[in-house]
Order: sequence, then structure tokens, then C-alpha cells
Amino acid sequence: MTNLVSNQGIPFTKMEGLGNDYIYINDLAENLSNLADLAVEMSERHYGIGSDGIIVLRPSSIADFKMRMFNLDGSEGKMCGNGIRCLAKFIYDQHLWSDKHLTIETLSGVKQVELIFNQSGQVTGARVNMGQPILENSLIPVQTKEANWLQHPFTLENTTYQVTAVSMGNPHLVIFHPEITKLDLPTLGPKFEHHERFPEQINTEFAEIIRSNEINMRVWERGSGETLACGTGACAVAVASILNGFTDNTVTVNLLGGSLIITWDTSTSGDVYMEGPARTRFSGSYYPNTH
Ligand SMILES: N[C@@H](CCC[C@H](N)C(=O)O)C(=O)O
Repeated sequence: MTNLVSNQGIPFTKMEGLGNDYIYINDLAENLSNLADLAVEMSERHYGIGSDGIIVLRPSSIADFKMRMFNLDGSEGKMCGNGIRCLAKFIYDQHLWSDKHLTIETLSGVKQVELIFNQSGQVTGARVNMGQPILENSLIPVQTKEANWLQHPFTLENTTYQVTAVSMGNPHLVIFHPEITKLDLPTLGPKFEHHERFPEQINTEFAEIIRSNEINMRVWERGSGETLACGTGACAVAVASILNGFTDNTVTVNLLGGSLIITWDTSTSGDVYMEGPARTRFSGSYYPNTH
């Protein structure tokens, strides 16, 4: 199944951004194959390391580095907001890069990352230009005749939700809802994720406006289930709330694992910026099943 690089196992670092935890692997030498299988195996919380997925560092011909990310079910995500902040810290901490700015290629384009340091010179987080949101249903993709869904009625098992569809490189469905802590997300999330309207499945965010610059949210991630945070999801929520006139252009988005600051520059570039923490928890060597 998974491949073994050497008898030493696969060196990894476990990191988290607001509790959205991934296993980070330096594969600049491009030795690893079967990354999807490796993600399933390593992410398993009893027989593996336990995580929301894996993030693999690869060389890039169009940016400083390349990120590949896999959810815990082995599906590949085109972008990961919490992951890209942690990957930038991982790169810096491994002495692979020494500048404050770096570019990282993802399956949804090249992202510009600015590292954030504390007074001791340690990387504590990052600010990322997440690019422009995509609102065309055909591109997200959502299977429907309407061009966009902005507070659009969507009926699921006798309940009609007002949904906004946004891609931040990966697909999101945003639903503004009161009392999100009371939602049964493990029951509801998979019904949206695997609905026939979403041919590539979907990440679903339930969001509650607190004030004009603050939103609470919970997320059901495609391929990983309920996670403590989702960076692209927080950007999608901010975009949806700004588009619908619910908040200002800079908002604090509170997730179960902590907060992100999201700014949508609607006046010039149209880009969305995400700022938040990145933390290392432990490192080790992983011995795959075939060992
Ligand atoms: N947690 C991530 C998003 C990970 C990918 C997502 N589940 C997908 O498949 O689209 C984030 O912080 O953005």
C-alpha cells in the first residue's frame, strides 16, 4: 500500500492552525507515492498518528514551494487555509527558507504568504493572500441552472436553508443560521457534502453574525468531517456575509479552535486575506503498514 522511504520511516511534524491538525511531510526529494493511501493511514487516530489529513511539501517550478493536501479520507483538497500557514512555518523552521515572504503553489494557484514573528524571532502565524473568491456555480461546481447562489433557497429533507455558494479554490456552501452551537452537524454535514448538486462534494459552513465585524462559525469539511477550524471556510463565510451586506470588509471569524481575521479587498485587487496562527506540536518518524 504505502511506500517506505527507508528503514528510518517517514519523518513528519504534527502542526495545527486553530486545532485544524495536519501531518506535515518534507518530500522535496519526491520519494513518496500513494499519498492518498498514506493520508488515510497516518490520519487514523488509533493505528496512525491522528489528524484531519496530511500536507506534503514538494518542489515547484512556478513558486518557491508546492503544497499537496489530503483529507483524512484520502481525497485531495485544492487549497487549505490553515494548512498553508502551518506549511510556511514548517518551511521556515526547517531552514529551507529565510525570508519573511514566500510563494506556495497549490492546486488552486500560487498563494503569497507573509510570515508573522514574535519578539524572539519565532514564526507564530502568517498572513496569506487567498486570491479572489469564485461565485459562478458552474466553476465551484454546483449543478444548477442559476449562475450564482446568494442567499438562495435550498431544500433538504423538508427544511429550506438560504445558501451562498463560494469557491476559495475549493467549494463552500455558507448558511447563516442562529444558534449554531445547537446544530447536529454530524447528521446534517454529510447530507450537504454528498448532495447530488455538488459533483465534487462540498464544505459546509454554518455562520452566525455577532456584529458588523464578527462572525461565529462551524464547519463540516468535505473529506474530514467536523473540524475545529477551516481557513478557506472562514474566507468563504466572510465573502458571503460581505456580499449579503451583513458585515464590514474586515471581520473576525470565530471558529471552535480560535479566531481568524479575514479581509476582502473589494475596492482594488478583489483578493481575500487571511491572518491567523500556526503551531508545531511534535515531530517523529512514522512506520507505514508495509514496514
Ligand atoms: N481545513 C482546510 C480545508 C481542507 C480541504 C477541504 N476539506 C476540501 O477538501 O476542500 C482549510 O483550512 O482551508
